[in-house]
Amino acid sequence: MTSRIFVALDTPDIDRAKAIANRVRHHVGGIKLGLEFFMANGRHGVQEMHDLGLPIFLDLKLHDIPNTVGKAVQALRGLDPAVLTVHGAGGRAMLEDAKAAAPLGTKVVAVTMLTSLDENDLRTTGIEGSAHDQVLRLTDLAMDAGLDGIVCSGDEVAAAHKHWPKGFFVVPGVRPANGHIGDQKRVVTPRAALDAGASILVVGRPITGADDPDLAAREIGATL
Ligand SMILES: O=C(O)c1cc(=O)[nH]c(=O)n1[C@@H]1O[C@H](COP(=O)(O)O)[C@@H](O)[C@H]1O
Repeated sequence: MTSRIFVALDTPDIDRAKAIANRVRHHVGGIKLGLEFFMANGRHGVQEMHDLGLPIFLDLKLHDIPNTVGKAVQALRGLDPAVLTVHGAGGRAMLEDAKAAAPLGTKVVAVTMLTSLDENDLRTTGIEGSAHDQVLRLTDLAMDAGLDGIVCSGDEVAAAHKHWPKGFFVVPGVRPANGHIGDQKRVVTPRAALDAGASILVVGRPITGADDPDLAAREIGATL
């Protein structure tokens, strides 16, 4: 069975991104390219990574007015990533326009509440209430807007999945037991995230920061 791990290649250095992708390619289901990579290498960089033959998750977390996001998604045409992120907080019209502009084969998923935030952070942005409520609110919005799924932490994925049984659930911020947590706040183990209903897992530094990324990917894969 194909691995459900997408490795986050968070680096501006395309040679390093390719080297890690080639080392871990038999132990991951795809690669995630985010802002750091895209700012440095643009669509040509994404195309070069595409040529490695692994599914691509393009994590741009788009968040702007509907017209701008729709046009930005249109401008990505030709890259046809397997997964593309937008921010759920951009609102229903923005989500609808993003989905309408995306290629049919691209899963457009809404980031609900970043895994680097906790409820105190939420309050400082003017949102009272629990992480659970915020994630479910944005899950409903994404579902109503016709998206394919959401991004949330492993803490909320079971409830979100129950709400939206046919949704596609991306869980980042996962850490092997005793793994270094860094800037993440809502963290679970890869196994717990899958048990709770994650469709795919995003794993960055536990693999890319390891002395032996291939071994790290294999070890995480063995826990799933
Ligand atoms: O959309 C994402 O992938 C994402 C959403 C989120 O809420 N939290 C989150 O960490 N991510 C991404 O997932 C990856 C996590 O990386 P590590 O913390 O190094 O495993 C990074 O590339 C983040 O940009």
